[in-house]
Amino acid sequence: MSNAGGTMLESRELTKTYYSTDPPSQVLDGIDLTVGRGEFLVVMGASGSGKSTLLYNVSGMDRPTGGSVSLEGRDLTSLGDREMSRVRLTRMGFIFQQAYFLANLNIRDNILLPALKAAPREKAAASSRVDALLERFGIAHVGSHGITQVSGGQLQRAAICRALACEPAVLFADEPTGALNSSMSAEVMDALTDVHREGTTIVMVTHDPACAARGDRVIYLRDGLLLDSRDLGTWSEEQSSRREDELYAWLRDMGF
Ligand SMILES: Nc1ncnc2c1ncn2[C@@H]1O[C@H](COP(=O)(O)OP(=O)(O)OP(=O)(O)O)[C@@H](O)[C@H]1O
Repeated sequence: MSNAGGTMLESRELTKTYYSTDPPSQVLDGIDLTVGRGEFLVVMGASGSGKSTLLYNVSGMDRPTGGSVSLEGRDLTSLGDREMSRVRLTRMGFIFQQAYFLANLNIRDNILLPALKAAPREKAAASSRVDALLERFGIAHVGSHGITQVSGGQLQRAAICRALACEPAVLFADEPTGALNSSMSAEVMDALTDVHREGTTIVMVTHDPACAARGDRVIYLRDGLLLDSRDLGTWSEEQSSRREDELYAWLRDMGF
């Protein structure tokens, strides 16, 4: 694990049981996870193994049933809802399969909105950060477009910009390429690889081994348990196909 910069995110004995089902279903069964500062961690596993639940529970989107989660050494499980919302807004970025933008705002204003909410008095700084992000991810020319006037890949790159606009410590991505074709998916993974190279910690759930191969490390969940973990080292374009082959072989051993 690339943990030279220390620990960014940690869970201990993390459990999650949904009581809305009869009988209640235990979906996470004691997950111990350490994500290093600057690490790109990928979460894989069969459908229903608990990947999204893990992401939601380590990011404060949902409350664990038991165990602890800490971010940058701060215990998140003891925070109240308002404090937790503030941590999510200022220290975490989120990308999902769908971008969930507001239809009445253009792309740029959608990206700007959370940054203004986080620091209302720093509008000029937020605006120039957003413009730099639009440039960096190649979508400055569609900043004034409506959300239905851009491609799926552009929309996901806009979602990455929005997630980065508050300069988060960690970026959580749940199937960020799940709704994209393979060329748009590669476009989005190039953007995430770039974000990782700049030093942002990423935790990404994916079904797609080609996307997973971009990570530094892949963990594999089965029935709410962390079955195994595989270090991949730093991704490079030249080694991508060998890396994918090795990852496929490991995933087959896991029963994927
Ligand atoms: N709010 C909920 N209430 C009850 N059960 C839930 C809830 N959310 C998820 N589950 C159940 O928990 C289990 C794990 O779901 P989760 O979405 O974490 O799995 P996953 O590995 O991300 O699956 P997929 O790859 O299909 O997205 C599933 O059996 C699911 O039906």
